[in-house]
Amino acid sequence: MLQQLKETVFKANLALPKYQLVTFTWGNVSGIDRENGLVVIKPSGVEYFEMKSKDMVVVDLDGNVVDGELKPSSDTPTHLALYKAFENIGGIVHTHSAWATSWAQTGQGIPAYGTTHADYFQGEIPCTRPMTEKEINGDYELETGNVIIEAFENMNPLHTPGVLVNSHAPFVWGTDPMNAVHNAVVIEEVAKMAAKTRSIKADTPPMDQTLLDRHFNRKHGKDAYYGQK
Ligand SMILES: O=C(CO)[C@@H](O)[C@H](O)COP(=O)(O)O
Repeated sequence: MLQQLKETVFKANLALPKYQLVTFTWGNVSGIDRENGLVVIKPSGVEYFEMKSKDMVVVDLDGNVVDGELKPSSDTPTHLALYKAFENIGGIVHTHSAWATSWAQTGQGIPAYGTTHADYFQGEIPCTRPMTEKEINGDYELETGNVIIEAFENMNPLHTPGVLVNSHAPFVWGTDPMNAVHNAVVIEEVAKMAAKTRSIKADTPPMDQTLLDRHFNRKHGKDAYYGQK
């Protein structure tokens, strides 16, 4: 089970440069084994194409390294906070993909302008509030997780599988690591489309809610309405 998860997380990490979501060593992917309370995550600062599946680091839910010789990603506290708060996710991706990061730098969420967005997100992709000086100078990565969790109060995270961290970049998740990577590709694509939509017509309104619901519910079942846990 754990060896299989290490292999899955390794392959999911290699998908980030394949889909041009990362540069250099930016970003990371993790997966969780909820039965044993273990998380497998990319090692910190390691080039993607130099990595081996044996380099994946295993931590417990307190962040203690239980297997692996390398240092876990510096974002591990953020991943762990999200796994504890969002009990229905199985994989998390963090990237600095250019279009989603550009939206995060504006401090704005990405409105749902069209059906591509609506197929995956049941409404706006939120941007977190700016962090306070105390949060920034405190346990920064843990506080990054906390502002994400705050933005998702009363929301089902699998109905909006990603967020823009204000002035930083996207964190995206899914049912497993590869589903999280798929959603990370989608958030980058809808961020690009939304930016281009705005550049063509700045005051484009968000899409019709009935059309959004039809597309979202087509893939997520009838109970999937914005704001419903
Ligand atoms: O967001 C950041 C830095 O701003 C980090 O996510 C790095 O992009 C990757 O750090 P490691 O996973 O290599 O520690």
